[in-house]
Amino acid sequence: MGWIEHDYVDGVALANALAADLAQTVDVALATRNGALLALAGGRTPLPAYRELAARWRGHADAARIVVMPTDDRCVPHDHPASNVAELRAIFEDTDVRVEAMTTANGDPERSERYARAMLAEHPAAFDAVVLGMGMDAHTASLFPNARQLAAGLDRTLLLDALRVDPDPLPAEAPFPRISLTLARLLRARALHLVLTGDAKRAVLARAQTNADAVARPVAALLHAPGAQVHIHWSP
Ligand SMILES: O=C1O[C@H](COP(=O)(O)O)[C@@H](O)[C@H](O)[C@H]1O
Repeated sequence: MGWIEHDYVDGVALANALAADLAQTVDVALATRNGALLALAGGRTPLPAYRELAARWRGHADAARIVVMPTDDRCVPHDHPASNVAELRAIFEDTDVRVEAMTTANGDPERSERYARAMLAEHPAAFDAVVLGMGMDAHTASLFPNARQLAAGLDRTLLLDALRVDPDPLPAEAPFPRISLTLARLLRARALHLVLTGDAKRAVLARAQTNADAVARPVAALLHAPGAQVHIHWSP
């Protein structure tokens, strides 16, 4: 099976466990390599874990060797409330962690796509860890079902690290074009975590676990990728 399930009694337990796991991953990376590279999902679900990490790394001299970036972002200016990189920068602002953006400061989609690819070329190493979320439509990162760019985002032969995605329809809560890491880049990771809460998302995930159709449910592409092992963290 391409996944290991971790169930928690509540969101606090989930955040504690995920933060501890990521902290250990980073400690190993700092001890054995030049630095640590993490891709972190936007959305609400994983934020408490990120806050725990930020508290751990505040005042930590080695934090300057940690690079964090969003798995995907909305093409909005960086001072917009829907900006994933703005959220990450706010969380890590009192640390020396470097937070890279997937978008330009004004959020222009075309420029952001070029910017993300250039930024990723500066960070060619495998991610030490990738944390992903999932929407009710089974999108993960910003690989949305129905998006005209989905096939390219899932095509591991294209050697693309990131691309613009136009969700169709645009989700009501964040109606913007996106920049997303591709499946190929997401899978180039030492550890993959998928974080979700609630019974409704669990039911969506269960369908992706039993049916590998990634066009209908993009998260299935991760779960069924040959050789991949996804840590699924769930709480009610
Ligand atoms: O739009 C997005 O949504 C998903 C899920 O977010 P959540 O608030 O339901 O946890 C997220 O993983 C993705 O990074 C984000 O851009």
